[in-house]
Amino acid sequence: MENGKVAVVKPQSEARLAILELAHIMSVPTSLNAVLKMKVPEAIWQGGKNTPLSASQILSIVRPNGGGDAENLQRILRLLTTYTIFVEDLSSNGERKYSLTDVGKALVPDDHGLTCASFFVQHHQDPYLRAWPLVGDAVEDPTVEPFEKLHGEAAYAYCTKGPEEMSLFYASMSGMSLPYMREMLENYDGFKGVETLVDVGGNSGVSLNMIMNKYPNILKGINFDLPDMISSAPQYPGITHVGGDALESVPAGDAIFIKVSLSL
Ligand SMILES: C[S@@+](CC[C@H](N)C(=O)[O-])C[C@H]1O[C@@H](n2cnc3c(N)ncnc32)[C@H](O)[C@@H]1O
Repeated sequence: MENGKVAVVKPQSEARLAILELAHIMSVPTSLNAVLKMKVPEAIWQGGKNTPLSASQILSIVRPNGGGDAENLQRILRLLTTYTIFVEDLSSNGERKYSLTDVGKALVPDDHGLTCASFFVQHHQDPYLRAWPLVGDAVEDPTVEPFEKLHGEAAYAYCTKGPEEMSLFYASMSGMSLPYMREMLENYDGFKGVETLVDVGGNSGVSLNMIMNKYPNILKGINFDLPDMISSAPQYPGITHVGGDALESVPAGDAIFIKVSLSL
């Protein structure tokens, strides 16, 4: 004990195990990305039920024309079971079947078509993954973000590169944000009396639209985001999309709303 602090020393074997896990940790998000791209959670959730399925049953759903290696898929599912995405049932004949945990269910589109899967897939597109090995460069030179250093453009610019990237980013934001927005609107009533509301970094405008649907006193919504980001934004009643850079200035309103998710 030194200066009132207790030093907790892990047994060395535990420490080595922790390092082993860290050395292979990349296998977890990359495996999850693979099953999301194959739409495995949807296959298990078919018909609105969490039906335990074997790897070969899953393959027959996600690849109706055949093909694919069930044994390797099972390896991936077992790995993700240890990270609470799937639950494994082992039957007496040795067959392993997989269903979804609550985390796994959050990766299936809900009744509104919203899913957290898009957020995960969007963050694991190749250009982002390839920027991570440069994370240490940000210590050497903090003036250029690793993504920009590698690709010559900012990460947000990549999101708006083409229609596919754009719609994946919109889906990523709404899939993650709208469930939080619903809860926020159930518990927060600070929009009463507001007539003009500005959402800074509002993305597609979907959150602002949700607020305005609940508060008809908001007559004018301004969805403010980077010009390319709003270029394909859908039209919502009462909402004007305004392009600009929040680091320079933001439009005026009775209230300003800003919501972001934290990341590195
Ligand atoms: C993490 S997203 C959050 C989107 C939305 N507020 C939500 O919670 O779903 C951040 C948003 O801020 C926008 N943004 C980033 N830098 C900005 C800037 N300098 N000026 C305006 N918008 C910006 C991005 O284009 C993106 O739509």
